[in-house]
Amino acid sequence: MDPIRLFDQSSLTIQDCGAKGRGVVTSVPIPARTIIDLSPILLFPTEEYTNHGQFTQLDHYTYRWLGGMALAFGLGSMFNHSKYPNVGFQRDFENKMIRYSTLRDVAAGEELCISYGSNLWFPDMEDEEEAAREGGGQEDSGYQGSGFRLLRSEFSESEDETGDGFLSRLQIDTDED
Ligand SMILES: C[S@@+](CC[C@H](N)C(=O)[O-])C[C@H]1O[C@@H](n2cnc3c(N)ncnc32)[C@H](O)[C@@H]1O
Repeated sequence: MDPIRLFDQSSLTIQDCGAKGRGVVTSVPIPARTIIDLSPILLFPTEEYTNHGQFTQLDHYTYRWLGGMALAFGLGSMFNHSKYPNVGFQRDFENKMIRYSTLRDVAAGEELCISYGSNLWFPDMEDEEEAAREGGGQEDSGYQGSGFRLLRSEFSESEDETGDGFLSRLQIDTDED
């Protein structure tokens, strides 16, 4: 593996984001399509994840990966979910890394969020905030507690940027599901 240069993240902070827990917030504006993090991953083979990992805290932090589930070290585990994400990610299976980059211009003070996909295992605070803004109050979200979460962070073009041939590998993996 060739050496991979990392990034200066001195403008990014980990902050308390209320009910979402900790999150990543930028203290400076970031232009669209800027790489903000490269997170190395630790792969849990499918069997190990199915028999053990899914019953632990890890289940809140893992990404689907070729051959199992991956824990992202560094900021990759700190991005909260938004259905309007300002950060996209690409899995680099060869180098066991995830690359995160901005999907649009981001203003100073904004939280950096990715999309976990549509099968969330927690009540989305964004929905609750939207409901509160509309004055409707919060209704029962129908949250059923924990469940098997292999569907989270699904491979999809909408989550991942295009441009370097990476998607072809994602499609191969999707076909295996
Ligand atoms: C990968 S962790 C993100 C970092 C986490 N906030 C922390 O403090 O460690 C995923 C967890 O963050 C929380 N979370 C992320 N996005 C959220 C959202 N939009 N609404 C509510 N909780 C969220 C959920 O508890 C979820 O299981």
